[in-house]
Amino acid sequence: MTQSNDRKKKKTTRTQSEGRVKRPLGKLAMQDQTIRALERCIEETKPESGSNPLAIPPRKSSDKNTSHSLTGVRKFTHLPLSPETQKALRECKYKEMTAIQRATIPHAMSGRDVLGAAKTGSGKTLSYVVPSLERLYRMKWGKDDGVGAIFISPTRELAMQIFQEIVKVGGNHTFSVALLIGGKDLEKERNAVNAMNLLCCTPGRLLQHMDETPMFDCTGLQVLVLDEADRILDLGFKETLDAVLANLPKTRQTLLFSATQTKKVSDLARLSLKDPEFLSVHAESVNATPPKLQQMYTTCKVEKKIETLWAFVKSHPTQKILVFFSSCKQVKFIHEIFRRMRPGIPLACIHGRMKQTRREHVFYQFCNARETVLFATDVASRGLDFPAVDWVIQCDCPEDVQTYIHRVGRTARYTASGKALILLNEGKEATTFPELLEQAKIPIKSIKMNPKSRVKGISSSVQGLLSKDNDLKYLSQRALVCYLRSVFLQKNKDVFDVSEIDVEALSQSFGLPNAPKVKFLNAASTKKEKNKANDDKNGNKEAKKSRELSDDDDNDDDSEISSERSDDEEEEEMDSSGGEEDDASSSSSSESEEEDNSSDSDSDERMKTSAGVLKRTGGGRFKLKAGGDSDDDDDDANIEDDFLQVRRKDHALADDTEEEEKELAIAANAESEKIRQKALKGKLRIGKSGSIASVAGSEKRIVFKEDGTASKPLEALGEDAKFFAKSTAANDDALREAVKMRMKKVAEERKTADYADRGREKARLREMRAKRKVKDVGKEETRAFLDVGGSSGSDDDDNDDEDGFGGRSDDDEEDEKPFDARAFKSVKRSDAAHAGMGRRTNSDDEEEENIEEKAMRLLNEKLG
Ligand SMILES: Nc1ncnc2c1ncn2[C@@H]1O[C@H](COP(=O)(O)OP(=O)(O)OP(=O)(O)O)[C@@H](O)[C@H]1O
Repeated sequence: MTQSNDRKKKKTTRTQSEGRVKRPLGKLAMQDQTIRALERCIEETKPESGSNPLAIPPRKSSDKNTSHSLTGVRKFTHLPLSPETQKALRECKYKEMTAIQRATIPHAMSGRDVLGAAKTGSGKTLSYVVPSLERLYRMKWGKDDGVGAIFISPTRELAMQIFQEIVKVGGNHTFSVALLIGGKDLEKERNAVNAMNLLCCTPGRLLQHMDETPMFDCTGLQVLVLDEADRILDLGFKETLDAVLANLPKTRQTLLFSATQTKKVSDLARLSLKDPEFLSVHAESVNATPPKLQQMYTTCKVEKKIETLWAFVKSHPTQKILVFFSSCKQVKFIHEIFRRMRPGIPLACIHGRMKQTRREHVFYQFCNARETVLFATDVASRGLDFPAVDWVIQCDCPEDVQTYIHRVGRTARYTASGKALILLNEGKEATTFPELLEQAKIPIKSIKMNPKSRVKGISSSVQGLLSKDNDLKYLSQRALVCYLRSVFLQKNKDVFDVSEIDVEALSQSFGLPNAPKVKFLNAASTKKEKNKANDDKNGNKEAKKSRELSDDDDNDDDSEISSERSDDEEEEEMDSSGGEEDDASSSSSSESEEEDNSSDSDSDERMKTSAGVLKRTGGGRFKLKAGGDSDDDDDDANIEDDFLQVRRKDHALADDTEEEEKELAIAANAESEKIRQKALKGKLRIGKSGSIASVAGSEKRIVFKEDGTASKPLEALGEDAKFFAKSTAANDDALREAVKMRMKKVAEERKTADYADRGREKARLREMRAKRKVKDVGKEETRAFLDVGGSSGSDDDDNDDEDGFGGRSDDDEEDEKPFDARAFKSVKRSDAAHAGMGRRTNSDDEEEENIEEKAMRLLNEKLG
């Protein structure tokens, strides 16, 4: 009280001494004054249009305290920014600006359109967040003014990250900000979206609101930001983005950022840019990738990749590793088998077919993790700022150099260092891709895997896992076909050649006793052989040359489809029942890897090619069809999901409940802790007593039974043990021969079992198809009945019903309608059980398989 009286006194004195009574400025008047000062400063110090602010020498230190400036300053505090933004930047400990920030913020704050390009992890996010917030601040944007800025990103996770950055840097302002991404509650968003000032969104979800949310209005938009602009502007998002742009005012500021920026005039025309400033701060740089990024490649046979990855993961138990694959199915499969083989480090996976809640959970978990392996598709390749990633491993060669740059950019961010390793297939990939990287100024060196660090082949363990679990086996088949398809569809035929792949050997490495018949491979090789035969016959080199050219054209058409989409059609191509037509096995989906909103438009988008559209035909198959529209294909995702969930009672697959996740995380953490302890204490072995003893004790190995009691190493083999034990004593050659015979026998048995499984699967699918037909007929009759009553049926309905899943098309919807989903699943479960597809219950079989596995392991160990 006393203090405030004193203050009042002082104020009065001051105003009296000035000779007139002046009331203290109100909050709004103060804001007006600040805004006027900022505008004056911006106007006076803005850079010349077309100039690069980085080229302007730093201001003299004597100038710094007198006024703010847009150019020649290196610190945020010297920029003409609102007190709210300044405070937040201080709180976030952002002091010095990065090169891209110094280059683009001055132009962006002058109200110009900007195309910013800089290496990954160089701070592009702040380069657009700060100017956008400041523009709205200076315009005194308020609640009733509606949407003032829109930030579009190609993936949900990136939108989440931008949202968080806006909340951090704009937290002291009074703006409202919303995150609009697929998988969230649409109704909630609808109620709130009209009152929002800033929107962080994926293109599909934004368009969905534009189309469906009453009164949603963006006509007052001031700033449009496209992060990863080249990706958003490419074919996959074309129609969605064009539709979004049609709803936005042309008089706006547009900011485009990416590490691999587009310069295409056509793109710029689509965005109606006005004299854009193109600022590529690292264009002159010696390298296109971050300076502290160490890049390596190694070559190996394609069938050795899984075991190479396994060896890598096993030998890096204390690292944070991000592993990229080209398709969701591969991610699921590798995650699942590695998880079951317990490498001693927590494992996680992320891909576009996961439910949003789980995706978010995995994303945040990996952000906070210390040592973990995250298996991912390219959904995690762009923009994501996972802290402290030690390694980025690319198990599949990316489709182009740009994708490579974004993937490796998940490590060595800002000032951190990191390592990246790419596994290239022996053949064209290994010879051509490193050349492409070099041409793109990417410093990469070849390394050989340390032979000592190589663990023994794991394919027998994988086979063992698959033989016990049909779900896993089908997942393996799908993963394999997805991989083959992704190679087949790649545009650059100098790098990717599916005919180089030894499918039989690859299948073995995927744990499959038999290689699945892949139709597109058969067609491709028949065509190749035919051409070769003709060429040999005619000896006409010219004809050969021209055909090669036209082949390339064909390929171009196909390969416009991103490799991620290989998941979508993989089962169309796979004939698990020995080459016969089987539409129920075609559980494909056009889910967009990067953005799969409940709106189907994006999914459809991803199926499009420059020359045509992958069109679902009456039989449920996709065909390349010029100029058509693609139907809703997502329904099939449900087939797959249900298919995988059928036997969840017995065991868990990747998309499981959170409790299971927690259990697994605890188990994996415990395991990794054990390994760490082991690494710390030196080499330890399990002693006779079951306790851990040092190597010096030279104890023999013991084997634990299922119930945890210890047994002698060969005891588990039963009768065979005697033979093996004797052989051991007698001579190693006999033992080796015995192992070979045994392995052959096991392989034969697995093959036979596999054929039987296929037969059962075929029967199940046939039954499903029959049921679907009955349902279709029922629906037709109903529709006919309704038609009579005046309701109009459409051809589209037919297509929807083709799957028999009532048009439900998205995991997200499943989230929203849990009861429908559950009811549906129980039907599937009983179907499968009826068709004899349940987990093999023959305990003898299982016992035998366990013994086989143990035998293999023990004998392999013995023989080294
Ligand atoms: N001026 C700065 N001072 C300190 N840290 C910064 C600054 N600018 C950005 N960062 C930090 O650098 C990291 C990378 O920033 P950001 O994600 O914006 O990079 P990017 O260029 O957008 O990368 P990408 O091309 O992968 O999208 C973030 O963790 C961010 O907090």
